[in-house]
Amino acid sequence: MALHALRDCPAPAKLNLFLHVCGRRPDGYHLLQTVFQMVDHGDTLHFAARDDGQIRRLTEVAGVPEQQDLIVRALRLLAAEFERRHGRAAPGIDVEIDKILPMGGGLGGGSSDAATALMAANHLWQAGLDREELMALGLPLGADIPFFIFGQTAFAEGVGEALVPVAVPASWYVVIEPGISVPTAAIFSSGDLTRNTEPVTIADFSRCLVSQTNPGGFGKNDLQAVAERLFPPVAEAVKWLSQFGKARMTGSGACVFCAFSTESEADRVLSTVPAVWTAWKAKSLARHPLAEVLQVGGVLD
Ligand SMILES: C[C@@](CO)(OP(=O)(O)O)[C@H](O)COP(=O)(O)OP(=O)(O)OC[C@H]1O[C@@H](n2ccc(N)nc2=O)[C@H](O)[C@@H]1O
Ligand SMILES: Nc1ncnc2c1ncn2[C@@H]1O[C@H](COP(=O)(O)OP(=O)(O)O)[C@@H](O)[C@H]1O
Repeated sequence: MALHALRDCPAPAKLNLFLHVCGRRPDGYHLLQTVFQMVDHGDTLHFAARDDGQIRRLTEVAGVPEQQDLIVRALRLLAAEFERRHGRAAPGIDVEIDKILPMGGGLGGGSSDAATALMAANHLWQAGLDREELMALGLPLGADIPFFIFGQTAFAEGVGEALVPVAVPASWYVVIEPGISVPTAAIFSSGDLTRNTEPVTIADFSRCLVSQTNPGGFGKNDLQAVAERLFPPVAEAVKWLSQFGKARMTGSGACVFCAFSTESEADRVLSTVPAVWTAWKAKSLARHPLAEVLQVGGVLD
């Protein structure tokens, strides 16, 4: 029998272990190389099917009107695809969200919420899209959405949509939220941004992991210098966390992270973070945790 509701669906944060800007597409979008790593810290979504075709977000999210929420926009795209395939309107859905990821944090919160919503609704509605089809549906809304649907640690190219699985040792991360929101567009449009980092290979990345224990130690984040200049709290967080290892910004910022090989090391550093910042620790996730909730392993394959 078809499920009516799915509660406690995780929408994990991502870290960009490195992020290189290697060029630009004719439409102005930047060509990237990055490794996406999910961690066990994120938002939680709850879904209940409706029978009137409406897509509703029941939770208020400060600064994000319901109709602009990436969750709602993604579900509208899925509903249209459902109608095209099945010749009838999609059933509709209620969504609640426990939001803990900061916006404009470089943790991919909005994209992760949208990806979880697409996977959950595809399941609840029995829409029948496979993983690649869901990834393609989400891409126009956010370049990080395909990664979350891909669902495993990945080396990414293009704008982040060309994904290959990559093995990264399990690690603990300390993440600092500098308390500001960085608009991605402001970083990519900066005249100071370098856009010509030489392309690397997965082998370059993997070789580096063998020679050092820190998965955040390879390459650099090309967006970081610009973000540090425009948003000084980012620079302060990087400087402070750098006492303990190779600290780096994730995505277009603002959050900053450092990898540790044991939980106790991460705990020790976390306990000394100045109270002005929100900080947390998280463990790497090799697979998207929603697979367990859907109890499938195979629903999207
Ligand atoms: C930088 C990354 C790295 O994972 O993540 P975040 O830090 O935002 O989470 C992503 O590439 C974020 O991609 P996406 O989520 O699509 O970015 P958006 O906020 O929609 O982009 C805002 C604007 O930034 C510019 N932009 C974005 C991505 C890209 N590869 N090149 C660009 O030039 C475009 O002008 C775009 O209109
Ligand atoms: N469900 C959502 N959660 C977070 N942000 C959302 C959501 N829907 C739309 N947004 C918009 O997307 C912007 C980027 O948010 P987010 O993805 O959390 O940050 P980042 O891209 O830095 O990782 C927010 O400032 C907000 O305006």
